[in-house]
Amino acid sequence: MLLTLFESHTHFFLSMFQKMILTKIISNTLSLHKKQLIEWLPAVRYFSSPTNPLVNVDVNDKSGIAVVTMNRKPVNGLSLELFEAMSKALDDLENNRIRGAILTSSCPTVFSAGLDLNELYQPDKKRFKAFWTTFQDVWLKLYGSSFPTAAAINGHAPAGGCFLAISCEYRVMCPDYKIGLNETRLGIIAPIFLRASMRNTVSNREAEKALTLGTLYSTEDALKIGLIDEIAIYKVKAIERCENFLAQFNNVSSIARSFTKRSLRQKDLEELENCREEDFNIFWSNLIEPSVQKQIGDYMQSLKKK
Ligand SMILES: CCCCCCCC/C=C\CC(=O)SCCNC(=O)CCNC(=O)[C@H](O)C(C)(C)COP(=O)(O)OP(=O)(O)OC[C@H]1O[C@@H](n2cnc3c(N)ncnc32)[C@H](O)[C@@H]1OP(=O)(O)O
Repeated sequence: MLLTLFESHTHFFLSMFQKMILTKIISNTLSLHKKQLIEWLPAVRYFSSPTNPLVNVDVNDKSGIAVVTMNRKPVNGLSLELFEAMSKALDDLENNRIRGAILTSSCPTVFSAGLDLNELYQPDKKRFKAFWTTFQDVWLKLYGSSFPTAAAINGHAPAGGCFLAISCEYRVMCPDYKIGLNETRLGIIAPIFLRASMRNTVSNREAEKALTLGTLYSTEDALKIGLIDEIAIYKVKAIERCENFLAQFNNVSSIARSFTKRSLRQKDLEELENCREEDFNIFWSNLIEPSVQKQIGDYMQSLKKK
């Protein structure tokens, strides 16, 4: 009741004074920090993001929904620069209080091929640290966003590509592609945050099977285990279905929704926040093992020979 009343007023005008009083009342009621609460205030303005060649953000002024398109040809390999652009785009979306975001790709048959293998092969420690830290940032911002998120998976989504999709709240995928967390097949151990997103999407049993076997699922099989929510015949339809999902929140209090999402994901977010350095150290020491480097090098060659 309090929240509904609060939101209906904020759609017209919210003065700083009102904000202060309401923040006080609601933060006391919900035991929230003021900063957290202000982050959850409903959308009052929309923006158009400055163009970044790697990530395009297109906000629909009417619906307040942003379409975030990864644009790193040929396969949206997740490099340091792409993660930096995504991290910046997520900050912009958060600061401008959009009503929802849809993540998709400009590559015609690939959503994302996962981490750019060039970042993992013969890595420079300083760059890899920046890469890994920005990867963690992107997950924390996407998985923990105050706005609702959906992925329009318009192509293959192996490994890190699947990880981005499962960090969103809803997934619509086009037919005849593959999706999954195939890290173990590359000799890589899935990090904490990747496991958390998977367990939050499919049952614990399916998450264990999927992660240990490193299975890549067809679109149809992904639907069967709940890894995706819907199939759409092509990208435009996938975006439409995501918009429909996000539109359902128009009738839900955005503060109550954000708070509920945050409380459901809080434990996973804190798990990473509390051990970021350790998470990096574990992956770095694993990554530079000669056997792991050889496996990654051979795998890159096999992709080139295709
Ligand atoms: C030990 C600690 C390590 C820490 C890591 C743990 C973190 C765990 C999280 C994620 C891990 C990862 O994401 S690792 C990346 C895994 N990715 C894959 O296994 C996918 C590999 N790619 C493919 O299967 C296919 O490319 C595709 C199905 C996505 C698309 O197929 P398509 O036929 O359309 O395209 P090509 O295969 O011809 O590729 C075109 C071009 O791109 C190069 N390529 C492909 N994938 C990557 C990649 N991930 N990184 C860099 N480059 C990639 C491919 O070699 C081709 O290059 P050329 O044009 O030069 O031949």
